[in-house]
Amino acid sequence: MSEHDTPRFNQPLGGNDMPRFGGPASMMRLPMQANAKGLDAAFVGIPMDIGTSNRPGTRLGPRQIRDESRMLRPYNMATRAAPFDSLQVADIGDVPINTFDLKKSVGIIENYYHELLSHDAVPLTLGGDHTLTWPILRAMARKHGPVGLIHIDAHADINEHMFGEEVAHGCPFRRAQEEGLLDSQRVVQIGLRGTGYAADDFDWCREQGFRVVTAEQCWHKSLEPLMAEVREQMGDGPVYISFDIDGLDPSVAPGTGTVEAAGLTMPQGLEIVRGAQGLNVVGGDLVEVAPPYDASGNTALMGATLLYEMLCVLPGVKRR
Ligand SMILES: N=C(N)NCCS(=O)(=O)O
Ligand SMILES: [Mn+2]
Ligand SMILES: [Mn+2]
Repeated sequence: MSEHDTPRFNQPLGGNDMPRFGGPASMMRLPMQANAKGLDAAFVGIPMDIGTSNRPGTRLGPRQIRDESRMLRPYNMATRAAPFDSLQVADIGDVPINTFDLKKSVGIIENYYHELLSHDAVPLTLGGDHTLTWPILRAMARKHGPVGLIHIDAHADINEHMFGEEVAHGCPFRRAQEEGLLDSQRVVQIGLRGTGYAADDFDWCREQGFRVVTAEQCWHKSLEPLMAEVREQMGDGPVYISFDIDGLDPSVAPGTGTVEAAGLTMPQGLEIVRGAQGLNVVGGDLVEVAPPYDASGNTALMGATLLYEMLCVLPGVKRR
């Protein structure tokens, strides 16, 4: 009997054991449990779009990412990562935000992740609009101290205010930096582009010590050399990955609320996440999938794929 016949860890329900279009609608059709007890990694949904500034819909993101994730098989054929031979992983459901109150939702999310992290599980979050990263980073910093950040996005999300409000999906990294949640010499933002509120929007990031890599700097290139530099920059310290699906080009990921032309390719998205292998990754999120504009489901499938790739680079994942 091979070790594959006697799994020690939770396994996704296989596509030859139950048709892919049946079975549980959990992330990768993994077992679900009520909290992160006993887990090495936990998929969590945050069904929220009340922080969005343009077209809404990300409240439906977690469900659609879970649904499209049924296409994912356990073994990574490119990197040979075998996450389900290595870690105990489950889907722990959704954070019960207050959909009528964004500010209260921020507190609900922070408390939820504080409890989650008490189990020493690594959270991989299915968003949800980008507001959610701020309270997650609050919980992360409580546990780990200021974290390094690999942020993929069309937008810097460092707005001081939106409509006079401090809480919005365009503000999470401004708030995180103000609160000392980030190790600002270990922050890289990749894929920024488009039009700004002011000509110097991205300079605020640079003034903080963040490394800004615009989409134009990525066009037509492999991002493997960039990621070698990022690994050097991140060192051994804790690293959080926040992937806004609108960092990808809208031809690949049209199902999102604040679309910007000429973004990253999906191979570049994979190079970025795979390039985090070997780092002390303490959590990640995939945000801004808005199913109403995702007629084929491909945006959600790309999101599910990137979350799977984050799982594959967590510390302790074996390669076969
Ligand atoms: N999609 C995200 N996260 N941000 C958009 C920021 S803004 O364009 O509304 O300023
Ligand atoms: Mn964005
Ligand atoms: Mn964003």
